[in-house]
Amino acid sequence: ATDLQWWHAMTGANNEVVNQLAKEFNESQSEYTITPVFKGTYPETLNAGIAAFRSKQPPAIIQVFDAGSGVMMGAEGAIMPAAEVLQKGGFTFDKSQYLAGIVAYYSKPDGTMLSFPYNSSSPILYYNKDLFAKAGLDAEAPPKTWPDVFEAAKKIKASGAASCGFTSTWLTWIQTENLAAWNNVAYGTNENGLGGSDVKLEFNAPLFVEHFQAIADLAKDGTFRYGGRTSEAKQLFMSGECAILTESSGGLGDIVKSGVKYGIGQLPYYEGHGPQNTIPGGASLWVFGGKSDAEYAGIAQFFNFLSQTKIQARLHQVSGYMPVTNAAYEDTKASGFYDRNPGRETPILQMMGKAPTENSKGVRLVNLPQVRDIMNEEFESMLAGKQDAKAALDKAVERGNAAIAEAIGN
Ligand SMILES: O=P(O)(O)OC[C@H](O)CO
Repeated sequence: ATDLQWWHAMTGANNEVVNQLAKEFNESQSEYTITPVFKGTYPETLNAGIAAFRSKQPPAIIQVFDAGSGVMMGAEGAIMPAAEVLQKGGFTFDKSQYLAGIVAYYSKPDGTMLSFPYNSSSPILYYNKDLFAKAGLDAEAPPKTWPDVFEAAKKIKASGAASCGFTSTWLTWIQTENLAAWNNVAYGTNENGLGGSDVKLEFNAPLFVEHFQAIADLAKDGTFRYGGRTSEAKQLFMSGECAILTESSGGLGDIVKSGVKYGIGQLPYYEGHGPQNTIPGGASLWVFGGKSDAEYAGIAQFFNFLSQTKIQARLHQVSGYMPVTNAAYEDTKASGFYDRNPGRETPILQMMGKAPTENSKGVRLVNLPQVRDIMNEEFESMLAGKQDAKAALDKAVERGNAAIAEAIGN
């Protein structure tokens, strides 16, 4: 059989899903073998893919996070568009079958689908019902706005219910990129990069400063606890140390397994600004160029396997990632899943509830992973008490703008 390596960044429950899907595909036919290979965090996986491409040893399929989409799109010639891969395998890619917001995010302006949507997510709020009850908060009413979250976090800490009220994974993706979209404020010029690569960052506007100063203030006595740059903070919620977590809907599988009595709320917003719509996160599957026809035929078959309604519906229901096809969404609805599992439709409703504005279509930069690193450095220095939110955001914007100008050759 032709061996097809699938490099990915999935851990825990999501890693089990990857292995299970590869196993089922391999058992369903005998011409191709999909071999999943874990390559570390999302940024590490992308770097491994770039290095492998440079040394002419790229895998067949690589999972690239949202932030890496602009990097991959810029690598003309290095990749084979997903729509073309499917065609090579004798399948037609029918855009209308996929959730609109997701297809748009992974397509070129002319509509060519570049990568195959595998795990799309939306950030949501998880809260620990037992700790809410202990703190005298209503365990059936998750906080709705950011000021509500900060108040609840203070009560949790002050009551001794938990040592930490609130934590968040991805300060970049959730607290900046999605904060902008969900509250309908600009992250940068040029539709946050969807209208063109020449972007001036604008995430040092007053709403961002207010938001990050509130977080920095709560961090002083540990009411907010920082976990790390990617998904690390999920652990602080699963261990019961922190009572509120904002995290990807795709974090659900591990949270279910942790046994914490959790509830789900929508992503908090600021009164007078949001809620608008969230932007898809997670990752998609990219195919490298220069492979043989047999390899492309196998990848096409695997993508076709993944598109089946029953697979998509299961992936969504087990992992918390969004169903990427309309049929999987409709089937899940019709099965009564959302009535039995409150909160599980939240990520989809957040993304699809309103038509996007120029502030909320997404964020696309040719070097978004690098800009996120810069932001993380400034946030970490802020959380360590070395600078206030205004200084952190001003510096991140200035350094980020310089990095973008260099990357696009200005
Ligand atoms: O945890 P995920 O897979 O939903 O990804 C979150 C972010 O979109 C990564 O940039």
